[in-house]
Amino acid sequence: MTQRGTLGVAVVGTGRMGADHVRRIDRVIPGARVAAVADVDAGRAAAVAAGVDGCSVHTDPAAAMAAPGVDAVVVASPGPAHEAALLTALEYGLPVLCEKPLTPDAAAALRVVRAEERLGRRLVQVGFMRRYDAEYLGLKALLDEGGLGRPLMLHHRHRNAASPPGFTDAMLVEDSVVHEVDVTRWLLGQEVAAVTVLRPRASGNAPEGLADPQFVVFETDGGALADVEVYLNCRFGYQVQAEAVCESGTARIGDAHGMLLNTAGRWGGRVAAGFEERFEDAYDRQVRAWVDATRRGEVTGPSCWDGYAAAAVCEAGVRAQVGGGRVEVALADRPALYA
Ligand SMILES: NC(=O)C1=CN([C@@H]2O[C@H](COP(=O)(O)OP(=O)(O)OC[C@H]3O[C@@H](n4cnc5c(N)ncnc54)[C@H](O)[C@@H]3O)[C@@H](O)[C@H]2O)C=CC1
Ligand SMILES: O=C1[C@@H](O)[C@H](O)[C@@H](O)[C@H](O)[C@H]1O
Repeated sequence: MTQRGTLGVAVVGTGRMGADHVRRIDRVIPGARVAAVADVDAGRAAAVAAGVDGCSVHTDPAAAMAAPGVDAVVVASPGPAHEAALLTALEYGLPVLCEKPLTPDAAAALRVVRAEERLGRRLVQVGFMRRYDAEYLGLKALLDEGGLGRPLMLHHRHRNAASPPGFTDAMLVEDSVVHEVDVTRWLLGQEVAAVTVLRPRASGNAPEGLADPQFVVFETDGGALADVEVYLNCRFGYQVQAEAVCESGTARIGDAHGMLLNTAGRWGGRVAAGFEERFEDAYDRQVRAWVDATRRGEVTGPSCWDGYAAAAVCEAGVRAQVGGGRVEVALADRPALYA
C-alpha cells in the first residue's frame, strides 16, 4: 500500500459505472486513490483519468493491474469480460470489487470460484450493492428479527426508464433480474431452486427484439416464492421495490425516493431518474466497506459463491425464457471456503 496506507486502485472499464467509481474513489471515499485505469477505448480511459492525480492509463486490464502503486482492482467492464479480469487479478493476488454480475454464465462463474478456491482465500467481493442500501438493510434486519413470522413470499418490482442499446432478453435476466436473485437469496437465506418466466404482451416502448416487461417467478429451497416484475422501458423513471409477505405481517420498501408532498390536490413523491440516484448511498457504502476491509487485509461482502449461485439461477432463467416452463437450478456443492 502506498502513501501512508492509501489503497491504490486500478479501475477496469471506464464506462458509466467505471467512471462513477473513479469519481467516488477519487473524491468521496477516504483511504483510497485511483492509481490506474484501463478501457479498450483508450480515449474514454484517458478522459476519465484526466484530473486524477498520478493515474496511469491503459487499454490492457492486465497492464493496469501490474502498474506501479496498484494494490486492488475494481472491475467495471461488461459482464462477459469479467472472467478474464478476475482470473488475472487472482493470479496477481489482488483484492477485487467486481461489478455484478460476477459473470453472466454459471460455468465461467464456477471457474472463478475454483481459481479462488485454489488460492485458499477469498479475494473477490461482488458488487451486489443493494445489500448496502439502507431500505434493503432495514428489511433484512426486520426479517432476521422474526417479529413478522416466517417470510412466505417476496414481490419485487424492477423498473428502468429505458434499456441501454443492444439489450437482449438474456441480459434482462443476467444484468437486471440478477439483482433480485441476489436479494432474494440474501433476504431469505435460501437458495433459488427453480425459475419460471412469463411474458405479457410487449410494451410499445420496448425496442425491437426485446420482450419487455417480463414476469419471473423463483421457488426457493425453503418453500418460499418470489416474483419479479422487470420492466426496463417504463419511461417514467427508475423504481425498485420489494415487499415481504410474512406469516403475521408484510413489509415494503422502495415506494418513494426522498420526500412525500401534498400540494395542489395531489399526493406523492419523486421517482429517481436512474440507478446512480436511487442507489447513490448504497454504491458509496459498498465501496467504502470494500476499501476499509481491504486496508485491514480482509474480504467481506457478497462472495464469488454468491456470484456463482446468482449466475446459476440466471442461467435457469434464460433457459426458461427460451424453452418456457419451470426450470430447476443446477448448483455445484458449496466449497468450504464459502461456508
Ligand atoms: N450495480 C449496478 O447497479 C450497476 C452495475 N452495472 C455493471 O457495471 C458493469 C459495467 O456496466 P456499464 O458501466 O453500464 O457499461 P458501459 O458499457 O457504460 O461501460 C463498460 C466499459 O467497459 C469497456 N470495456 C469493454 N470491454 C472491456 C475489456 N475487456 N476490458 C476493459 N474495458 C472494457 C467499454 O469500452 C466501456 O467503456 C457491468 O458489469 C454492469 O452489469 C451497470 C449499471 C448499474
Ligand atoms: O445493474 C444495473 C444495470 O446493469 C441494469 O441494466 C439495470 O436494469 C439495473 O437496474 C441496474 O442496477
